[in-house]
Parts: sequence; C-alpha cells; structure tokens
Amino acid sequence: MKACVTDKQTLRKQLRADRKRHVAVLPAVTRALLLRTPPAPLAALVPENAVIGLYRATPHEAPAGNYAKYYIEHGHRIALPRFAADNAPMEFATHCDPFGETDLESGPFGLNQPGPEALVLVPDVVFVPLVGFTDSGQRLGQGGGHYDRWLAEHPGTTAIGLAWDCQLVDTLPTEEHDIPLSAIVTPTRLYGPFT
Ligand SMILES: Nc1nc2c(c(=O)[nH]1)N(C=O)[C@@H](CNc1ccc(C(=O)N[C@@H](CCC(=O)O)C(=O)O)cc1)CN2
Ligand SMILES: Nc1ncnc2c1ncn2[C@@H]1O[C@H](COP(=O)(O)OP(=O)(O)OP(=O)(O)O)[C@@H](O)[C@H]1O
Repeated sequence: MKACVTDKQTLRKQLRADRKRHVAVLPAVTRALLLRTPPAPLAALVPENAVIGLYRATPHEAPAGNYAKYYIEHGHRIALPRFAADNAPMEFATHCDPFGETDLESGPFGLNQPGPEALVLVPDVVFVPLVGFTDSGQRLGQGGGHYDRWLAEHPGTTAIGLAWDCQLVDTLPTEEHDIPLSAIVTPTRLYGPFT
C-alpha cells in the first residue's frame, strides 16, 4: 500500500498518520528506553572529538535526546538546528546542556533551538529526522527542504536517519536534490552503513 503512493504530499500525510498511531500505543516508559545508545557499527562513521548534529524531537518523531547525552558523555560536541527567522536557512549551533536544556529557547516551527549567542558548528555527523525512508537510504522529510539544502552545502557531513520502524517504505518518489542517508537507525534495526 505505502509503496503505491507516488505523490510526496500524500505519502507524508499517510506516514505521519502511521507514525502517530505507532507512538500512541507505546507507553512513555518504553519510549524512553528506545534509541538509548547508537548501535556499535555507527562508531566507524564517527571521528574522535566529533561534532554531532541532532534534533529536538516533536512528540511523534523518533526521540534523539538519549543520543545527545550519550555523545556528550563520550567527548563529542552536540549541535542542534537553528533558524534566525521562519524563512532563514537552517544552521547548526552548539548545544551545551543536553541534560537540562537550559541553553535552548523557542524558535520557528514550534521547535526549541540554541539561543543567538550559541556558536555555529558544522557537524561531522548529523542525525536526521524523517517522515519516511527506504532500506537503501532514501529519505522523505517534512517538505521544507531544510536538510537537503544544508547537506548539499556540506558534502563532508555524514547523514544518518533516526526513525520508527513503521516509517519504512518500499520505494520513495525521489528528486534530484534528495540526498541519500549513509545509514538509518530504528529501535529494532540498523540499515547500512551503505558505503
Ligand atoms: N524535530 C525536528 N526538528 C527539525 C526538523 C524536523 O523535521 N524535526 N526539520 C526538518 O526539516 C527542521 C525544521 N523544519 C521543519 C519544516 C517543516 C515542518 C512542518 O511542516 N511541520 C508540520 C508538522 C508535521 C507533523 O505533524 O509531524 C507542521 O508544522 O504542520 C517542521 C519543521 C529542523 N529541525
Ligand atoms: N539543494 C537544494 N537547493 C535548492 N532547493 C532545494 C534543495 N533541496 C531541496 N530543495 C527544495 O526544497 C523543497 C522541499 O524539498 P523536499 O520535498 O525534497 O523536502 P524534504 O526532503 O521532505 O524536506 P527536508 O529536507 O527539510 O526534511 C523543494 O521545493 C525543493 O526544490
């Protein structure tokens, strides 16, 4: 069924509804225990003292907060997306306090982000939220093109998807600007690394 839909907007709607149903049946305690630490094969993609790009998940997205705590405890720096305004390009800025989140403030798209004083960083590895993915690393995002544009400008950064298992689809309608992921992590599986 999912594979039959070729229009991105229809597919987004369907996958967001699937994701919502999936999360609704997960008890909060179970959810907190999922995606606790990155799977061991990802270590090969993460240089020492790296800058790790993460995101602040909305209630239905795969949670990324445990990875922020994990990577900071392992000597890496954390960066989160930041927008100077609704129509400004996405950048990444340092996030020093993943435990207390005292360095975040509300920003565009209803998302908390680092304040204006936080330094801009270019992540070596970026964990990317998504609406849908394929087992070969194709990704469907929210439709803003923020990650595709940022990744096109930063070809040295490795992009890894974080997702619920129900976000897997057989195929996605891809366009030339869509940048494939190097791996995808779900609570039950690791897809890739592909290269
Ligand atoms: N947690 C999180 N942070 C992120 C993203 C994301 O997808 N998730 N982004 C990814 O680019 C960037 C922000 N861009 C965004 C672009 C569009 C929408 C958007 O259309 N949101 C829908 C709600 C979708 C839903 O129900 O899940 C909306 O506001 O109607 C959100 C963020 C950077 N930070
Ligand atoms: N590298 C790029 N340069 C210019 N425009 C781009 C680029 N990448 C994407 N876009 C534009 O962004 C818009 C949304 O693209 P698309 O539907 O692929 O978003 P998405 O991958 O779902 O979103 P995101 O990357 O934010 O998660 C499209 O209009 C597309 O033309």
